[in-house]
Amino acid sequence: MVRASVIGCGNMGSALVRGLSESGTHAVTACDVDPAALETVEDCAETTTDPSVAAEADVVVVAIKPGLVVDVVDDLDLSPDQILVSFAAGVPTSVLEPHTDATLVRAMPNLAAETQNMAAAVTGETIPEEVTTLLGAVGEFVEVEESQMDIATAVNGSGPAFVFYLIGAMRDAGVDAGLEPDDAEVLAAQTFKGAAETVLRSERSIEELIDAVCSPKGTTIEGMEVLWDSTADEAVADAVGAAEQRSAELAADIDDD
Ligand SMILES: NC(=O)C1=CN([C@@H]2O[C@H](COP(=O)(O)OP(=O)(O)OC[C@H]3O[C@@H](n4cnc5c(N)ncnc54)[C@H](O)[C@@H]3O)[C@@H](O)[C@H]2O)C=CC1
Ligand SMILES: O=C(O)[C@@H]1CCC=N1
Repeated sequence: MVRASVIGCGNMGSALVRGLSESGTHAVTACDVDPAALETVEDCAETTTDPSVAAEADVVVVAIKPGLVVDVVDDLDLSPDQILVSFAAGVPTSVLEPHTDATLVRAMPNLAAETQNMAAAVTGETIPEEVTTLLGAVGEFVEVEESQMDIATAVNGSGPAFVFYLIGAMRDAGVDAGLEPDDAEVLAAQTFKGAAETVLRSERSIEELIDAVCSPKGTTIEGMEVLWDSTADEAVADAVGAAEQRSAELAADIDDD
C-alpha cells in the first residue's frame, strides 16, 4: 500500500486525512506541530509531531499556510524517489522547486476531501500516478496549466465557502417563509447536492437542465425570471475574482520575501 503523509492537519489537511482513511487506499501518517490538531485525526491515521517521520512516506502532502510552506519543505529534505504535493494557495512551483529534491506537484484541493467529494486542480509537467491515485481516492480532479491555478483556487479551493453562503441564503428564505430551520437546511443542502450530482452525471447543459425544471407557466420560471433580471451572476463572478486576485497577491508576497 502506498504510504502517504499529510503535514499540517488543520482544516484542509485533516479533511484529506479523513477522506483517505475512509477510502482505505493509503497508509496515512498525519503530522502537525499542534497535538490538538492531531487529536482530530487520531482515529484515522498514525499521528506524529515529528516531520522527519512524515518525511519517510512515498507521497508527502503539505497542507501548511502559504507563508510557512517553504521553510517546512526545506526541512523535510526529501529524496528524488519521493513525491511532494503542495496544497498551499498562491505558492508557485518555481518557489518550492529549489527547496526539494522530490518530484513536486502543486494542487488546489478543497474541504470536501473529507466526504470524498473533493474538486481539485492539479498542475505539473507530468502528474505521477501516485498523485492521481491519491486525488482520485477523495474526489475528482482536473489538470490545469500553472497560470490557471489562481482562478482554480478561487473556483474550487475557495468555492465551498461561496456555496455554503448560497445554501445559507436558500435556507434563510425557507425559514423566513415558515420552514423549521433544520428542515430548511436539509432541503437547501440536499438540493445543492442533488443539482451538483445532476450536472456531473448529465449530458445536458446547465441551460437545458434549468429548462427541464421550469414547467410552462409553473413556479420555477417565476423564480428564474427574478434571477435572470438580477445581478446575482455578477456577484458570484466578483467573489470568484476577488479570491483569484488574492491568490495572485499571495504569490507576489512570497516572491518578495
Ligand atoms: N482551508 C481550506 O479550505 C483550503 C486550504 N488550502 C491550503 O491548505 C493549507 C492549509 O490551510 P488550512 O488547513 O486552512 O490551515 P490551518 O491553519 O487550518 O492548518 C494549518 C496546520 O498546519 C499546522 N502547522 C503549522 N506549522 C507546521 C509545521 N511546521 N509542521 C507541521 N504542521 C504545522 C498548524 O498547526 C495547523 O494545524 C494552506 O496553504 C491553504 O492555502 C487549500 C485549499 C482549501
Ligand atoms: O482561503 C484560503 O486562502 C484557502 C485557499 C483556498 C481555500 N482556502
